[in-house]
Amino acid sequence: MIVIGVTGSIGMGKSTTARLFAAHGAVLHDADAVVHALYRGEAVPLVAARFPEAITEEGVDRVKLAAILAEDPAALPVLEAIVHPMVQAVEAERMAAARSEGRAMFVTDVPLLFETGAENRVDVVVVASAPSEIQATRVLKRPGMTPERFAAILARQVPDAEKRRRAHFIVDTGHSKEASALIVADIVRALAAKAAA
Ligand SMILES: CC(C)(COP(=O)(O)OP(=O)(O)OC[C@H]1O[C@@H](n2cnc3c(N)ncnc32)[C@H](O)[C@@H]1O)[C@@H](O)C(=O)NCCC(=O)NCCS
Ligand SMILES: Nc1ncnc2c1ncn2[C@@H]1O[C@H](COP(=O)(O)OP(=O)(O)OP(=O)(O)O)[C@@H](O)[C@H]1O
Repeated sequence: MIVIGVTGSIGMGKSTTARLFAAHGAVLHDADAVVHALYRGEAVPLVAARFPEAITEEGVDRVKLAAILAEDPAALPVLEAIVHPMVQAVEAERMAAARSEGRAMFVTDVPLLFETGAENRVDVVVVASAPSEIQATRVLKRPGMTPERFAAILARQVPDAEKRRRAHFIVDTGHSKEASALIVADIVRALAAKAAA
């Protein structure tokens, strides 16, 4: 089984790109979706122990948590130390299950692939990327996003140019989904040919 890590900076189209691989039969692991689920379940007691103000009846409230982190950036590594090992454990379980089912491709969509060392757990790194103006237009359309928040998020992420340098493959998402789908189809073909060789 080939393990493909898809990453990219905020708004660069990594979820869209990862879904394009899933359309070719890859098992899809979405780290961000796992965080959403953990915040309604398993992670609640651990987050509550450090950030009690971020908890509501539904679990961890992301808006409240984001407000705490905006006030106190030193809290982010504390949160990451709780969340990242849990996300990695889920990824490892799913990867083992996919292997035992004899699946050919596993795609893990990890926003912080380079930042968290996930690069070492994958066979191939795919970076979703688009021109920065397109990225900014996409991100600033989101409810609650401000230029300041966008800049703060970018400052915490490995820059796009470095991501592109460290990628095995780049998927340009700056045109259309159809154009990106053709690039993904080429990557899948190249990986299949390499696996068969
Ligand atoms: C701070 C939180 C509550 C904000 O939630 P919210 O729904 O408002 O934003 P969202 O999660 O969509 O993130 C917005 C952007 O910030 C980026 N981002 C999220 N966490 C981090 C981080 N730890 N470091 C750098 N960038 C991050 C995301 O990749 C995304 O591009 C949430 O991002 C969080 O709990 N982060 C810590 C867990 C984590 O590291 N998740 C990343 C994937 S494993
Ligand atoms: N290949 C593409 N062509 C055109 N638009 C795209 C493409 N990929 C993504 N988009 C658009 O860009 C936006 C962000 O895409 P997506 O959610 O996949 O990005 P992301 O990198 O996973 O985002 P984030 O890290 O911020 O959660 C969406 O509005 C999506 O429709």
